[in-house]
Amino acid sequence: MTSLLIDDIGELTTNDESLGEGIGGRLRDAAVVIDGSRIAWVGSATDAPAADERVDAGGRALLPGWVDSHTHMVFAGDRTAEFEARMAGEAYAAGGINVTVSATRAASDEELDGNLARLVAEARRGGTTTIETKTGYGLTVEDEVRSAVVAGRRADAVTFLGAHVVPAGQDPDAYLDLVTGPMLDAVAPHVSAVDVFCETGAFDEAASARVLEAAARHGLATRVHGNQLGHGPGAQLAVAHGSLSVDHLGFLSDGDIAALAGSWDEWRRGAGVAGTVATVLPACDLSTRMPLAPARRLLDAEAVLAIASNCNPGTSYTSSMAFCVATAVLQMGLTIQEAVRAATLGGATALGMQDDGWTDPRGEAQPAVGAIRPGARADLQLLDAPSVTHLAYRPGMPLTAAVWRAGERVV
Ligand SMILES: N=CN[C@@H](CCC(=O)O)C(=O)O
Ligand SMILES: [Zn+2]
Repeated sequence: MTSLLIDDIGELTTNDESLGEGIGGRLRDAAVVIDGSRIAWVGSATDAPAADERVDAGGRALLPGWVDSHTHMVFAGDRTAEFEARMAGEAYAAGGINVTVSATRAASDEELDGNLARLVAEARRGGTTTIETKTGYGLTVEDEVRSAVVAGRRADAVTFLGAHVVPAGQDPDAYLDLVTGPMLDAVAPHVSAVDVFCETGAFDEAASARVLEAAARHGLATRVHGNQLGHGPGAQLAVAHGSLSVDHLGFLSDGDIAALAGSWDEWRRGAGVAGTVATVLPACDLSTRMPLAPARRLLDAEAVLAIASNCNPGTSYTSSMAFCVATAVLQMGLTIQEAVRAATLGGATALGMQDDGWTDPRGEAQPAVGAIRPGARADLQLLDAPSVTHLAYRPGMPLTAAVWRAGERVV
């Protein structure tokens, strides 16, 4: 195994308060040693051990690679016309999903894989090293299985979203029986979690609960798309079912926020499992002209926050986590350190990958992602800037200078 020393790091964000200061566990004038696919050493540049190879960071900022915990990258087709209509004043509605469903069903596996490869490459160039992606544009047993298989070749985590919408022309009860029965049976071996779009125009509370219960019977983790288009039961349903995350959250009551924050009470006392991560999707809020999720209120209530891109052709056709972070700072009231943490360690927590030893779908123990500390997967991004502050101070600028994933230089 080859070791690599990255030194002369002007600002290192570790996300580990035992290694550095403040929310990001920041160190100045730091160095990192990678051994194979993992971080081997973190500390002051003056104390750094020797390694086989060396990269001089030139005083720039190094931080964990982005952990994008919510995308829908397995699809075909394009929804430019729908976007144009929205920018001319039309409201977003869940029904647009069926346009992508038709295009996805008509595409070959090779086309789906080629599109996914292009999107993953874009995300890597923007500093993303961990990607979750969902099925949900197939909505037949065959098309959901092939979506999951295509996703599993390139994504770090695959989620089954058969409960995205009821496909055009199908009976809602019969479709729910299919999703929670034969479709889930067929897709389960290829995914680590199940998601449901709990929203007017998609699945109501009772139907969503059935999806989450079916997932639990298969031993799969759950997520919920909730509170996107209006107030609704999604956030509290996710908490009640012990979901890993509930995502969107543009419309939250005080009770919803208290439930999300309260889901972490036992975990904070050192007992019980992790709670439900509140995942906000700033690019989607902007692209649908919906209210920005109340990320500030969530953090003030001590909820655990993630920021994700929600890259998909309908509501958020970007994988730029830097754009999401800048928006969270400039428009949602987060500090830069809070936003960077939510887009790295927060995403890792939403995927259950924040601690060493999480098990992948093959049952193999894996190193943590979302932090730069000894033992973690060596997922790093070097910015062409002296500080992460530049992500919001210079919004829209391509600041990603280099990216390592599992110790391998990928950008
Ligand atoms: N809200 C549900 N699903 C996607 C949108 C998918 C689409 O419109 O194609 C989302 O997360 O925004
Ligand atoms: Zn989504």
